[in-house]
Amino acid sequence: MRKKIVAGNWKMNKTFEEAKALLSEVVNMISDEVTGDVEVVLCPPALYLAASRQYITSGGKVSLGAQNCHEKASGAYTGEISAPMLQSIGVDYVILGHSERRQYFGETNALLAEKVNIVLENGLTPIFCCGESRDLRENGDYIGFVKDQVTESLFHLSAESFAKIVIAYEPIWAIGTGLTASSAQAQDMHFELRQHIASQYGDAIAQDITILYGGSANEKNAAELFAQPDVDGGLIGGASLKSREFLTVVKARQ
Ligand SMILES: O=C(CO)COP(=O)(O)O
Repeated sequence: MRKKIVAGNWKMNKTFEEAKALLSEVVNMISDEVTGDVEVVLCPPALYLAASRQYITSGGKVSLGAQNCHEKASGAYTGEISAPMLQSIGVDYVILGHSERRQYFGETNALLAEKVNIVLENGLTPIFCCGESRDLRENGDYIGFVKDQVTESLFHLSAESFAKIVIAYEPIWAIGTGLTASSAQAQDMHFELRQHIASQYGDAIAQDITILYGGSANEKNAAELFAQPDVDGGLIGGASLKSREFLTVVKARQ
């Protein structure tokens, strides 16, 4: 059985006071109103992760995620945060390879392979992001491009390690633009990704991998996206910054 996950990527938003208010609202609403088997992953800015842990009871429906980490375990990397550090404060998931990190911080598939390794070595779960630009979607082999992202960053893993990964398909043209992929476009890519994974790791693992959709998913379109057979949940940006809207998205998946 695939895990259903709705993750909120807060990106670089919220002051500490605002973050604490949003955390406590979301955690309370989820414990009061969500009855299904969806796991919610909250990914606040790194600076707030340690304090955020106190709002989240272990073993509950809500887990904690970081938005990035460094590829090395420790050392002279001023300003950076490592996977062992995240592990030591009780983080569960780490988003890796978000298109904003690829675009603005030059993260490559090869670098992301290293980040995936260190995250797994420290017992954390990578949420590995992939997705194509608008130009590729309109003029190129966008399916091949996304498959290559997965191949180059993940296919060096053993089957046992690969089975721990969560994948998030986030078409860049849909992120923060209000332009959501249609449910058919999301389903098509998720299906292709599952086939691609099956070709490397076999059907059983491909069927078990959780694949999230991200890109302007919100309270209006979530139910239709999540109704697709290969869409296991969402990685939510803007709509995760308001508690009621985020809860509606979570409930669409429960
Ligand atoms: O990038 C995203 C989540 O990681 C999606 O962002 P939006 O939901 O704001 O489009």
